Amino acid sequence: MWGGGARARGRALQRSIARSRRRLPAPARRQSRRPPGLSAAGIAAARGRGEARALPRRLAAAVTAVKVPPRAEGGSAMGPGRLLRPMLRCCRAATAAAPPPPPPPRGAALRGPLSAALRHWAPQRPPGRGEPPRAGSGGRGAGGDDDDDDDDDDGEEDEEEEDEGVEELLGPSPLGPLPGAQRVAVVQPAVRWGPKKPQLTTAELQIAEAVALVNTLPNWTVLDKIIIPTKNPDKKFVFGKGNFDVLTEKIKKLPHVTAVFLNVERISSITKKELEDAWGVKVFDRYTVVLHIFRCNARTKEAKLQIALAEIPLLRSNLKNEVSQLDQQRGGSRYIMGSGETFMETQNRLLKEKELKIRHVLEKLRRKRSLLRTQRRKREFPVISVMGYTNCGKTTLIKALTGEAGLQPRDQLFATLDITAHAGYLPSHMAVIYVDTIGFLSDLPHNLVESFSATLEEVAYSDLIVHVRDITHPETVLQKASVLSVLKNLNLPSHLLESMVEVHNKVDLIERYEPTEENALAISALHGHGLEELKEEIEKKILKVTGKKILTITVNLQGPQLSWLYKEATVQEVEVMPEDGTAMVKVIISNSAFGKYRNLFPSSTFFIP
Ligand SMILES: Nc1nc2c(ncn2[C@@H]2O[C@H](COP(=O)(O)OP(=O)(O)OP(=O)(O)O)[C@@H](O)[C@H]2O)c(=O)[nH]1
Ligand SMILES: [Mg+2]
Repeated sequence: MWGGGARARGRALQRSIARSRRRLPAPARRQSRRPPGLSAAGIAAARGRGEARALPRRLAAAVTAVKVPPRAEGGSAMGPGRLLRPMLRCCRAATAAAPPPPPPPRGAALRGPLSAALRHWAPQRPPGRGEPPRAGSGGRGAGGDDDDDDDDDDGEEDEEEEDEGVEELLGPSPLGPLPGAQRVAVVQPAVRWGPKKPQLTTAELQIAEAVALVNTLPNWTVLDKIIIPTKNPDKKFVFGKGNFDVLTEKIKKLPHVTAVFLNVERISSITKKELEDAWGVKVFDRYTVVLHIFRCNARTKEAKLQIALAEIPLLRSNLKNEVSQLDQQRGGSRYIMGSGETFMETQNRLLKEKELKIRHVLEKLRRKRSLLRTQRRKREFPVISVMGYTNCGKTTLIKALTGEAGLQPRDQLFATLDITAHAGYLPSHMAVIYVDTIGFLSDLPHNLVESFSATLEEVAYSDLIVHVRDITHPETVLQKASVLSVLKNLNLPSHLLESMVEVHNKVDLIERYEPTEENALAISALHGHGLEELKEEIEKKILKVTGKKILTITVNLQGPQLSWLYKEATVQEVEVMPEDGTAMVKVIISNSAFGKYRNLFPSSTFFIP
């Protein structure tokens, strides 16, 4: 509150501030002392909800691509989750199987730079779905970026056309139609000695993960778990003759088993066929099981296309098998009449064409992202990628950091298969974008990871990586090594790897947990422990990597300094000193802008709060 005697002068100063702001172009004016784009009631509601502050319109624009949680609280006042038209569009993919979420209030859709900045993460509409009425279409936000919306409309038409082709590219799973139920025996090769012995895990832990993978699949159940020793699991039949016979006998004694999951990275199609003949049931390796999970969980066009690409090698193997069978029956390598091609050649050509088409569509999506990324860069919202082993708590953490009530963490491997973006605030009220990513898994074949590289590429453009670890997991050290090795292979800029924040999650399950790693932060995303420290650490790093600082500058309200700051920096707070006609202005400012400011206004004082 202002001092009594200075009330009239204070009003004059307020008018002076208003004049400074009016002189500015519209985007600069939006950076007001309260989160712009919000009504006073909105702010009150946001404060009431703690983290779930209402988003400034610019931030809202960047979050447009946020995947809306299936049951977003349409009626809640705050949070990016409920608001976004494009977001609601992608939400439909996620909610296809569930009852539709309540529509957001008219006019609630976020617009402007934040929604635009987030748009390139928007999971695309899955092919074949109709276009439901647009939520929030009646509510063009004041000062909204209408141009962006027009672009979006054009994009939608393009997408519409593309979708038809994409449906064709996806095709049926090379694993065959999803069996209604599979009763699985999980077989784990155990290397107990020699150079192939795993250092950071045991066969028991490996088989536990394999069981978790099977349990992720609907209608698949584990009937039996078998650990069989081997010296070298890379051998053709994985096991030596004696152990192979023992295993075959065991499997044959399990009449209810319909499939064997042999927990090795990959087996060749010939080996698979021979194993299936020997055991009389279907045989899956890690690659096929993970692909199967991906197929079941993928929601967006891009995720589905990436899976279709990863399936091509499987289709090739299947083809080889088919041809060798045909050769035995009626000659699969004979020429097809009039075509000049054998059956094998025709099928291979079709596969090659399919692969090229998928790569072409993925490349188009990649270019679109790149364009949107450039737009986002201009808007300067720092981006934080949240990465880690599958099921470590990435989505839970983002939910806790952003207050997005509708995000749905699940105790399931590969629950998240689409990169999505979510807006949040750091302690200085700096708006940032958190990116939720696909979890990692050890021993995944390189080309499966490669298929997702277009999506993972996004991480390379973030300002900071937060590496989440499930510190309660018995293989947590191995998981860390797997994540770091994949990150290394992604050829990320070295500063991203060096500045990475390591977070030890789920500490609520361990009494008095203390991280042994230097600089690691202990948190419980589920219970909200340690999140303030984490946000402070993120802010410190973000300021460092983006070359920005938070300063409080004293400005003369009669001069142009305040206008200048509104234009060139992010003004966070303005505290007017009516007695002397000045204001304390808290800003986030880049080093170069601050240098300019000091040259222009050398007498201005400042301090770091
Ligand atoms: N006890 C406890 N459980 C947690 C914590 N954080 C996450 N979880 C649980 O861990 C499970 C996985 O959480 P998610 O947030 O879905 O994990 P994720 O890393 O996003 O998983 P994917 O998307 O499948 O890779 C859920 O059951 C969460 O409730 C925590 O701090 N403490
Ligand atoms: Mg997740």
